[in-house]
Amino acid sequence: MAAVHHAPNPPALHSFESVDLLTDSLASFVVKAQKEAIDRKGRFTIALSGGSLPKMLKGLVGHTGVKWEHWQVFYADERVVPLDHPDSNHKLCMDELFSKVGIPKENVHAIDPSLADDLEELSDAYEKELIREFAQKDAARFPVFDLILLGMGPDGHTASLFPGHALLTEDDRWVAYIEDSPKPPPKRITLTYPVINHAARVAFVAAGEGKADMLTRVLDHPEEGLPSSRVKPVYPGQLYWFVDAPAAAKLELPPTEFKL
Ligand SMILES: O=C1O[C@H](COP(=O)(O)O)[C@@H](O)[C@H](O)[C@H]1O
Repeated sequence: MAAVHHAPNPPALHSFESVDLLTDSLASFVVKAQKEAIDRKGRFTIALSGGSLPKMLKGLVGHTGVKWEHWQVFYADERVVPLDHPDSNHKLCMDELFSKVGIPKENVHAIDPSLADDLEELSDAYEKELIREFAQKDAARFPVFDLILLGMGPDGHTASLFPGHALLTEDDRWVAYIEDSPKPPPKRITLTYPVINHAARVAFVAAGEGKADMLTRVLDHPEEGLPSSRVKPVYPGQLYWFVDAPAAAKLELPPTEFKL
């Protein structure tokens, strides 16, 4: 019998009047995803971005529903700089979140450039770390994260997937590297689309009027093919957007009420 292919679910757009409402709702959403995952399989796998995202996770600090010991944290992308460099996405997440909560150190899977001689070795090592977490690569063609949290850059990039870059068509590797990022620093490691699009949930977070023009291009005009528009989780995966009112100001797409 021929396999039935479902079209991806349409994105759920949640728009909030203030950044505080956004961060509180985002925290409740993450905790709900965490609870469902732990109830089902005893662990919660999440990938985080850098940039403006880590600050938006402040609602998780002190949240009584978070079971940090069950989290396995990976990075959606990393800038290839020392882990204590101000550009490091891991450092941002440590400063904004992990240094303030009781997560076991070994549950945060950093991409550490000091452990590899070159970018190929670094991305291979991170792919192997994912394989250890998500079982054999051949058994599961792609890992299924419980949740991936993404940001959207001013050029529509997400993770380290930039407009017009050859990595936009990578359909085999789980983890890839680039040496020519248009946004500094130039060397980066990133999860690929097949990994992002196999997650159970992917949520973008975008706040501020500086995101408004790009947000309408990404959500109202997906035919442009900008990197953030290419995030379309495979059915039954679900895509969410958490935005504030200034970011949503120019959108035509109607918002969906946020309900847990
Ligand atoms: O360089 C990066 O940029 C994106 C977007 O950052 P934002 O500050 O505009 O939210 C980020 O999601 C990614 O992790 C980072 O490496």
